[in-house]
Amino acid sequence: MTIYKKVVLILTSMVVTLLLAFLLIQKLVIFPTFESLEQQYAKADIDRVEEVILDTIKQLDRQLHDLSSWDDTYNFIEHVNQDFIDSNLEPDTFANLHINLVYFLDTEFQPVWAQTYNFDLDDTDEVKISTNDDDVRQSIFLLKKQLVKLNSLSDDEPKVIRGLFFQNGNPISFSMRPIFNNDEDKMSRGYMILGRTLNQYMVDKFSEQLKKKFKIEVIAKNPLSMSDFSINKYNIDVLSKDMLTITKSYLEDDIPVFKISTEFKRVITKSGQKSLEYALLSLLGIGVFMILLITLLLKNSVFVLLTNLTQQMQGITQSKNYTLRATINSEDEIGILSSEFNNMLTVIESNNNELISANDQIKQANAELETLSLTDPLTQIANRLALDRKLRMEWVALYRTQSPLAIIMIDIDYFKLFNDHYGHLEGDNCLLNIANILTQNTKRPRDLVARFGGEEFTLVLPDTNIQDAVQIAKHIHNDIANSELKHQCSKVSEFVTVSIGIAGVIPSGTSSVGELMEMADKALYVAKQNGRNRIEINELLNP
Ligand SMILES: Nc1nc2c(ncn2[C@@H]2O[C@H](COP(=O)(O)OP(=O)(O)OP(=O)(O)O)[C@@H](O)[C@H]2O)c(=O)[nH]1
Repeated sequence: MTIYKKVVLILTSMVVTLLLAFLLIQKLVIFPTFESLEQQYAKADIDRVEEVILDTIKQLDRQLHDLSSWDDTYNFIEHVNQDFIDSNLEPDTFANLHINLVYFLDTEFQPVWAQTYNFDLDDTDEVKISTNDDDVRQSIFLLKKQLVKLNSLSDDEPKVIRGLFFQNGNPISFSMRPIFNNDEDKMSRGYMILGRTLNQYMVDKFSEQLKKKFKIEVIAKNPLSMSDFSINKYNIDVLSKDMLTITKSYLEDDIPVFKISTEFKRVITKSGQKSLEYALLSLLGIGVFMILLITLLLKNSVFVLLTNLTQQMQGITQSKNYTLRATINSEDEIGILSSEFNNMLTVIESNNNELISANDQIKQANAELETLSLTDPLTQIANRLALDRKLRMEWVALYRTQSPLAIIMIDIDYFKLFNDHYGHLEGDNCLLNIANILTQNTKRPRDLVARFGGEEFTLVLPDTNIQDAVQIAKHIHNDIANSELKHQCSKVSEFVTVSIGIAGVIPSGTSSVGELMEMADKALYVAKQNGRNRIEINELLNP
């Protein structure tokens, strides 16, 4: 995988990890915070509803407080005079004040005067008065517990009990106070109770006031009354992404008696979620933009330089031209790498030059050795090894073209006597003179003069027939005679003479170099036998 792909992969992994981390933080931290905030607001909402209900109870109590502390009320409970009723308890008064229940009780909690006004009263209804004894008795039964509580309050405590009781499925707010004579001994002569039904009309009125719809529901099967609302609990039901229900239940003896509930729009979570979605999309966009930007910047500042350097390195490796150098386009690590590569090339070039020079020297030495191994050190003409090689080579070539090959064997006559008489050094000199005469008589580039051994020489004459070879031999004979090299001890002349044997052949599959040499040697032997200083031809091999 290329570095470019690796960088893209790493950056993409980073962005994905970042997005996943963001999602995780959103789920584990941000959303729970939104939910907790939302619940706090929902609780505050339901508490406002509770406050309105408590306010209506307090308002009811203020009206009761006025009535119960009047002397007229005290007189009324003592004498039950109709005048008091007529002048103070007009039905319209209660209708205007939205009071649905007025009870006067004696100290035994027995009704002295009791009246209810239609519980479902609203502004348009006509006031309906009921003095149904059963309703009154049931109310007093339901409120008995509170009456006992009121009766047992100490002198330090405010003489009032307020709360809710539940009759015919309706929650009714109430307030009860003892009836005192202000002038005398503060002894109670009875009790006065005011009640206000929290029917749908009232709930709608409060909802309008709060700008919030809510419901009051009775939970317990046969609930009596409640004056303490401090024991309660909240319950939140998430209805959907947009809405939740908050309920506040009021308990007595651990049993839920009634509850207030309202719906709450999940604006915080919803708008928070939307913001987070925008943030996530922005993050994604920024991430993709950063990947593109970084890879683009890296591509121009790093990858292109690396690719160029790699191509230059490949070119140098393939061409083996170590004089070339990489171009340095930057001063960063890639520039340093290029520079170090060039330094390495300088070392390689120097080593290579040394190797080439050493190789040339070795080749030269080998060539010299080759020449030495094929040259006779005394006469500087070809030696026996060179002769053998030449013969094998020409044999193959002439076999292919079916051309004649002739050889001339030359042997100095009575050379032992020459050495004995003139000394070895003069002998060497004589050999050198003969070699020079032979060389002068071999004019074609393919001809070869070789020292066969001792005082014996051989001429290889490719593409030459016997007649031509004889002509050359005759020239040699004449040149040696004309050179008049003194040989006092020779038995055939006063000068150095040679015996010559000639053989020739067109190379074929049935003949060989060895046979040709043997035939020339035989011709030479015949020349020696026939008196020396002569030329003999081996006619059997005459091509
Ligand atoms: N000076 C000198 N003499 C050599 C060299 N190589 C061989 N000889 C001598 O050549 C002589 C050859 O003698 P032989 O083989 O008896 O032949 P020859 O005396 O020439 O007699 P024929 O060949 O029969 O005429 C020997 O005395 C060798 O020592 C050399 O390199 N230098």
